[in-house]
Amino acid sequence: MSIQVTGLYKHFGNFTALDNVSIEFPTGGLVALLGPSGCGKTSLLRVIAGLERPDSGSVHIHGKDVSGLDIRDRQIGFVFQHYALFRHMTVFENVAFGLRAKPRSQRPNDTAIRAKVNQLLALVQLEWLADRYPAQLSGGQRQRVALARALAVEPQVLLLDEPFGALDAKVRKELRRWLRQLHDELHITSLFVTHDQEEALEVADHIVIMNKGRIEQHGTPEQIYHAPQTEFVYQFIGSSNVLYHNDHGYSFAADGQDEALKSYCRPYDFQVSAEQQHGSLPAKVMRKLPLGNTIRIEAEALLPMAESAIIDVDLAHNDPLLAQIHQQDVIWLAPRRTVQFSR
Ligand SMILES: Nc1ncnc2c1ncn2[C@@H]1O[C@H](COP(=O)(O)OP(=O)(O)OP(=O)(O)O)[C@@H](O)[C@H]1O
Repeated sequence: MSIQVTGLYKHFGNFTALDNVSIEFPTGGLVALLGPSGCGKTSLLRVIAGLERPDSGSVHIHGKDVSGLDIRDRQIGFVFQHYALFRHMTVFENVAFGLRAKPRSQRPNDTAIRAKVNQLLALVQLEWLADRYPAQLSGGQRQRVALARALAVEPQVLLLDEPFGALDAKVRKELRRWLRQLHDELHITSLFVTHDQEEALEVADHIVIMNKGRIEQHGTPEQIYHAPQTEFVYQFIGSSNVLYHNDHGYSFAADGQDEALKSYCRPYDFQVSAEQQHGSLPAKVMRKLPLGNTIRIEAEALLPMAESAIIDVDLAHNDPLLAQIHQQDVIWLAPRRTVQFSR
């Protein structure tokens, strides 16, 4: 195992940012640390990097205990959300920086540095911008330079903290795909922090879900999406609706019945009909939202219910039912698949 953290605790005053975190990250994997704001993702990354000292616990990289080592001695490459490129240096010089900063005994000569930087710029497809300054680049180009710079010193591990966070949606998508391809070529063990589920599912081959300083679940994107082990993971990873289940079937409200079991249903797991069906629940169509291939219907749950609740229902864009249902119409929803979590 390439990175192993054991029993990590980190407090900031009374606040527990890391609460007994232990995990092994696979060699050569591209792992997403995913979770809501403040759950401890960045703290974990910083402890692995050596930018932050844990209160207790250890970090091993390739089997070696690096807990006492300085960041410079951990052979880690970094990319942050806000481009930390040197503004007064060209793209070429930015990428060369880590090589030129090495101690004299390890520093490659000028010819070797030039060859290495050109090779990295080719890898990130930016050779043609070698002489530009950061201010003359787009956001996406700057992040690619930052990545080339991080790779220049041949790190054992690459850590990326919301690397595409500051970019617009289209560029983010392009860079995600590109990061995935690059990783498939280089296989450097990489961890990236994101709070964007879609980004994690699309890019990573392993996802770690964090909540309140703890690891809730980790696994492949398929395991996380299709077999969430906790209520938190289920709710965090996609849209869901709350239903209650008792001997008579499903309802949108608990109706004060203690024995009614809280259940969740994904928006695409309803059988939708314009007429009442056995076991179906009524809801009034409020809005239809075009989400590409899917049309999301926001519907207000009707009786029996205690308070107003909006139910999300997804239909394929070419579902013939869509032509029949309009705003304020009543539709009937029968849950096809629900999930319950023990408490
Ligand atoms: N240097 C610090 N001093 C005090 N509190 C801190 C410090 N660094 C982090 N924290 C707190 O620790 C908690 C975890 O922070 P962390 O940055 O690890 O979260 P995160 O999951 O990366 O969140 P985000 O997605 O918002 O960046 C937060 O509540 C934060 O306010």
